Amino acid sequence: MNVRIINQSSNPLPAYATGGSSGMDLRADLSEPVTLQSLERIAIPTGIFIELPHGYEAQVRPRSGMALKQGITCLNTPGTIDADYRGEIKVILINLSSEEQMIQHGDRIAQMVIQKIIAADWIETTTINETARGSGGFGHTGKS
Ligand SMILES: O=c1ccn([C@H]2C[C@H](O)[C@@H](COP(=O)(O)OP(=O)(O)OP(=O)(O)O)O2)c(=O)[nH]1
Ligand SMILES: [Mg+2]
Repeated sequence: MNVRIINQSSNPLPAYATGGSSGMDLRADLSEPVTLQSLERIAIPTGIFIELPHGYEAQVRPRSGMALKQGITCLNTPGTIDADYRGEIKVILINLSSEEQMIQHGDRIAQMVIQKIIAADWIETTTINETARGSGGFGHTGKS
């Protein structure tokens, strides 16, 4: 699927690292490095603007390497990029480690997955069908 993109950063376009990759890594577009204190959160610009076709979304997800090595993750994971959003894609990071962490220009800070969206049309009613689970949830299964 072709997707129009503007890249205002000096970074390369997001790209699939391998033929089977689900996501394309997003890189930080920074004029100077950013230091994240423990538990600090920040929106990091990417310099990327996209024009998704109607019926699609982009999800901004954390990278497992960053999570494991630096304790940094996306706070609002998965971040939702709406098909009609025309602003800059930003990545909301939080430092969950106990030490400060540095983000530099060009660092791969998240990955973006494009997905199809199914829009629901509500049929408002007063009853919905019964199931074996019913209203059980939140650890309900396996209890006697
Ligand atoms: O990680 C993210 C999440 C969102 N966005 C942009 C694209 C998205 O289309 C828009 C709105 O995101 P969302 O719906 O999650 O935020 P909201 O708090 O509901 O804001 P709004 O009222 O603008 O929808 O912000 C990002 O750039 N990065
Ligand atoms: Mg919203």
